[in-house]
Amino acid sequence: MAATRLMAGSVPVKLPPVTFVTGNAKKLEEVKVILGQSIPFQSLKLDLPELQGDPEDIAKEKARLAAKQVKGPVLVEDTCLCFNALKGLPGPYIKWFLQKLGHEGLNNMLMAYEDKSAYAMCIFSLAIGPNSEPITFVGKTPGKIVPARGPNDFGWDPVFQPDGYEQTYAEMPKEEKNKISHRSRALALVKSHFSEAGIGLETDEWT
Ligand SMILES: O=c1nc[nH]c2c1ncn2[C@H]1C[C@H](O)[C@@H](COP(=O)(O)OP(=O)(O)OP(=O)(O)O)O1
Ligand SMILES: [Mg+2]
Repeated sequence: MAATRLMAGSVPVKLPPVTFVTGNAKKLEEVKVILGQSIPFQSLKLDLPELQGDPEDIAKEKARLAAKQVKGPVLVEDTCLCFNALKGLPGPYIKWFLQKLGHEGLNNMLMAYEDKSAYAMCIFSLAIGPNSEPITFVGKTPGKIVPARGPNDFGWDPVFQPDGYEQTYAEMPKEEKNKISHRSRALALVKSHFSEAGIGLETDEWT
């Protein structure tokens, strides 16, 4: 199996590849493109249960559950869409709001408010094994909620227009979304973590 070489202090440490666990094929597509060859990883399609609560705790708990199943280093992510007028809601519950209300319903939720601003947030959580404390990497992109425009390929992309752009995420070429997205911003932090010589990685977790 291919292994990543990271440095813990001055001792090189061999890591098994990280498993990115998600039930969402579109997320996986983006993560593959954004990470490229920077971090060797494999993926596992699994719909993990999600606790309620603070987005960071949800991501960490997802990582703990994934690490238990995989029995090795895992990366998971939880995505939030936060409406400022609603003090950050739907946040981590956006999946269910989108499923029940659709794009129009998401717009209607903000009808009573002048403030249509929102932010997309991705929280990646890395657990190096079932018994280690997961760490998190947060990426945010500010924007606003607009009536749906563009192809309906991925979640709420058609109703999110990032600040400084005339296009919604859905209307943008993929490369453009990946340059500025909540996901690529969080992954930039994941990449630096890996390149910073394996800081925080405890090797006896999986050996
Ligand atoms: O860049 C994105 N652009 C548009 N929509 C997005 C994006 N990223 C996630 N989404 C959707 C998927 C799901 O409806 C909700 C997040 O919920 P979330 O639990 O994180 O995703 P999920 O359950 O589909 O996959 P997972 O198995 O990784 O938990 O927002
Ligand atoms: Mg989920």
